[in-house]
Amino acid sequence: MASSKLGSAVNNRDKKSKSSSKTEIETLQLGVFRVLLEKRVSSFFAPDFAESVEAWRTGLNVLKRLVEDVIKLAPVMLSIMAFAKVWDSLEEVVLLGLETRMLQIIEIGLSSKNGIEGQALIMAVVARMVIVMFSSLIDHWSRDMESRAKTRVLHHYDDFLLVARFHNRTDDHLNATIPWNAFSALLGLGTKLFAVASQLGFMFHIVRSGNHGIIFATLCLIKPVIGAFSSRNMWSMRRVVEATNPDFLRMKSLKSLESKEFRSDILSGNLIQYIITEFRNARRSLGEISMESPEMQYYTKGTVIAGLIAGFVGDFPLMYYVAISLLQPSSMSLSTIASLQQSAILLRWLFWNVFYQANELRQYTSRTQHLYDLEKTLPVIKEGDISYPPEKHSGKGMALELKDVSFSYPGSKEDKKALSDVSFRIEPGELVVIVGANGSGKSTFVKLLTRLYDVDVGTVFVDDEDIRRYKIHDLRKSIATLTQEHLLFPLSIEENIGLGYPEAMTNVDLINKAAQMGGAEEILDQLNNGAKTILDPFSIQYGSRVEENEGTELSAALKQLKKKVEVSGGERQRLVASRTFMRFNSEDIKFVAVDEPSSALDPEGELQLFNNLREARDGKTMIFVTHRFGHLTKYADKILCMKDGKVAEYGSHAELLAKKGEYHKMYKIQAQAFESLL
Ligand SMILES: Nc1ncnc2c1ncn2[C@@H]1O[C@H](COP(=O)(O)OP(=O)(O)OP(=O)(O)O)[C@@H](O)[C@H]1O
Repeated sequence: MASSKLGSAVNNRDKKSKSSSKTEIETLQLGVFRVLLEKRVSSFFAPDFAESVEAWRTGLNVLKRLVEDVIKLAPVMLSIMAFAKVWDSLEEVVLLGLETRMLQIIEIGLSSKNGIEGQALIMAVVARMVIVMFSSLIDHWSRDMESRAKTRVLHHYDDFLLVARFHNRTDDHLNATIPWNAFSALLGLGTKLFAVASQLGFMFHIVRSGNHGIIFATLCLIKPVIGAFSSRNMWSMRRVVEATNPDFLRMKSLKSLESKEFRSDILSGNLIQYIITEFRNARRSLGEISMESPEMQYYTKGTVIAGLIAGFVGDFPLMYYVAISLLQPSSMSLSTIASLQQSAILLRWLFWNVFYQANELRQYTSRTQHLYDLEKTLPVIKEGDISYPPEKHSGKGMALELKDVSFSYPGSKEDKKALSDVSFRIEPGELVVIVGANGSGKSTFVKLLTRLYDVDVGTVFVDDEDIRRYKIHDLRKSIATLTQEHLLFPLSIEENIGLGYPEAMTNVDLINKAAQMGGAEEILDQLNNGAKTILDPFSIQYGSRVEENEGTELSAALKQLKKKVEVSGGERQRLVASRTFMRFNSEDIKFVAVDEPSSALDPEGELQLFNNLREARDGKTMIFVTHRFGHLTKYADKILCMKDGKVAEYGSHAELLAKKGEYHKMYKIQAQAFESLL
């Protein structure tokens, strides 16, 4: 496969363009990714300052809410966890103090006539051992607490996201671990700052004379500060990322073919070799271009000079106490130098950790803010304020009308209209069959009438009121749909049917009746667990180093685990239809929208389904989208014939046949197929 090597050089600045007086958009090619990065141009003027104060204020408010939420969930466990972390920071200083004490005892002992003070040394060793043991106990205990607290927090935010996602639009990759990570980073930062303070306290304690302590601490700080400011970080920057490398994209597409849904096509088409060869060709063309996340690439590619400077200044503390030892030998003992050496290493590590945790905290706080913002996101479909049905509504059916309606799907080209200037009316209780070629707009009708989308132009009326004025929940309660897009949920069959009318979920008789109407009775009889069977449940099952056919006890257990209950396409449609029949039990239903529910049914099953739907209709308005003429068209009050997003013809079966237009043409094609066989 031909390859165009986009971005063979990592971190290759293409161009810079000013988008406004305050921001600059930089285009970077980082490995296989193209990144548009918004960089703030630093300014001392007030607006920028005000913005950053505002950002801090928002961040602090997010953290305040996070801490309140999290602490409410597990106050005791989190207090224990916090105590353990504080102790963990303190432990290093205490141990260092004891080690310094031991060194001092040995140093004094070696230079005195009385020798080493054995008892004091043993006491220090014992104290050290007690502290180490105490720490491992606390560590063990707090790990358990942390895991339990984390589980509670994850459950809480999983719940939050579930609610938010069903009600609002979001394309952000948010998950429940983000707030937990933000909380951990906050706790981590707090304890690391505490550790820095105690480490500095220790240093001042051992270097009591002059300003050595302050100078020494400052020297320890230089390296991590340079490291923090020279490392480049785009996590907190506004950015647009796109994978642009064609070889990388082809590799990803080919790799996606390994998933379950393509498996039978690939095996039956004998395509394995082709896919593997193409994958290897793409990989070869991609060569050494990095596939690592652009954020990581940006972060890890620091400049050589910054690395050299950081290496050099890292030795400043060492140089300092060597100089002091030479210039003022009396001001430092050997044990002080050894402790300072160790303290310098610890302090540098702690400072580095503080910067790292602060960075983590900033990223996770901003993502937690996005998560909380989901509460404020407006629903895709705007809520109305009128209840449905209105009090004066007496009939069982809904009046539906489209007036001058045009509609394009979001994201499709502006001139590609799914419906274009459509007007027609359905009276309450009518059965309307919609026919037309593929892509003529039949299903789009159903979607507009059930308010899955809103029109761009014109109005949809329900009982002579704009559909957008009704409360969505009320409206949907009054509509039953059956389409071929409906799926089985990974729940029990009983629930799959019962969810048509959740209020009667426990009514076994109604569920059985619905199964019978949907033609699913026999399916239930064949299953070992009957209606309790769960089809394709969520599962985590795997064997490690166990082959399914090796004939051992483990392989038999694995085989048993992997046995799944499966249903055919037609059986799935019968179960889904049963859910709709269950829904008919609700008194509220006034409109039934059926869109090609029988593509996988055998002719007998299809006829039975049509008859049952007509029977269950009982005065409700029904629209029925179908490609098949005959079963229903002869019962239809009206037939709507669609062509290229427009209403081509509208009338009864007899009227449209007499017109000898589009409907007549489609009807003849199907009728001739049967006539030629006779
Ligand atoms: N989700 C979508 N996003 C973008 N375009 C869509 C979407 N769904 C349908 N379309 C387009 O809208 C037009 C009408 O589609 P619609 O599904 O209403 O046709 P249909 O008559 O029901 O077709 P079929 O008989 O194949 O089911 C088509 O051109 C289709 O490609």
